Amino acid sequence: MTLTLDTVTLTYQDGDGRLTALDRVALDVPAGTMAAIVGPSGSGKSSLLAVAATLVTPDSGQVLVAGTSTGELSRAEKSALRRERVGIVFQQPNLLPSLTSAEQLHVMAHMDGRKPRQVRDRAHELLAAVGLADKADRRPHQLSGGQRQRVNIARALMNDPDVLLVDEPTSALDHERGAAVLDLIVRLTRERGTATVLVTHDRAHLTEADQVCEMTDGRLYVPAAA
Ligand SMILES: Nc1ncnc2c1ncn2[C@@H]1O[C@H](COP(=O)(O)OP(=O)(O)OP(=O)(O)O)[C@@H](O)[C@H]1O
Repeated sequence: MTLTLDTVTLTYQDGDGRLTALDRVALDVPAGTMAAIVGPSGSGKSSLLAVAATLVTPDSGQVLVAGTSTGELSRAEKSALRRERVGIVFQQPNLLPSLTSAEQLHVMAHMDGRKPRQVRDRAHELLAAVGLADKADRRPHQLSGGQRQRVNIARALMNDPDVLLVDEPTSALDHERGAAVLDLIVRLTRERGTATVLVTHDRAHLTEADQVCEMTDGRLYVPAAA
């Protein structure tokens, strides 16, 4: 199992009391598979991603990323684990306006001290994998919304993560482009062997997910294995 959440509970302060955002959540996502998390606004989906990304520490329970139990790690160790093992795709691409598609990817890896040639080759390979080989020199305003989201996905894969966390990737896209982006995420999951968690409001296009889990009031309902 490449991503495991074991009985994870997360609460936030809420006035004088506490609000339970995640209530004993359990989830196993094997390498090369995708779990889709669906549920209404406020049900805890973003909290689940934040905990899986080790950005937020749960009150109790365990998060294992690529076999590493994250509970005992220091801040610096968690941040290294995130950089090396976790790719995150946020709802809005957040691309830097002045950089080309290729440069958006380069920035990720230069911080990691890799050789420029390796970085360029990797960026080129990933842009080709997301269907943008011919758009490497374009800046965000020269790309469509769907193309920007593809750059965002390629960027999240730059460090060859074991775990890919994707938050509402289609919310700014029309039906057809949204379906194409989801197909792409599924294909990359299979090809690159990531354990992928996809959060969405929208049940459309989920036929390819290996598990479709329902989130309600902080509880996650995982279908029994087939
Ligand atoms: N930092 C925070 N402090 C206090 N309460 C929070 C915080 N973040 C989220 N919450 C609350 O926790 C609950 C779960 O929120 P979360 O954002 O995880 O849900 P969600 O399913 O992702 O919603 P959406 O689809 O609207 O993004 C909600 O009641 C929310 O108001």
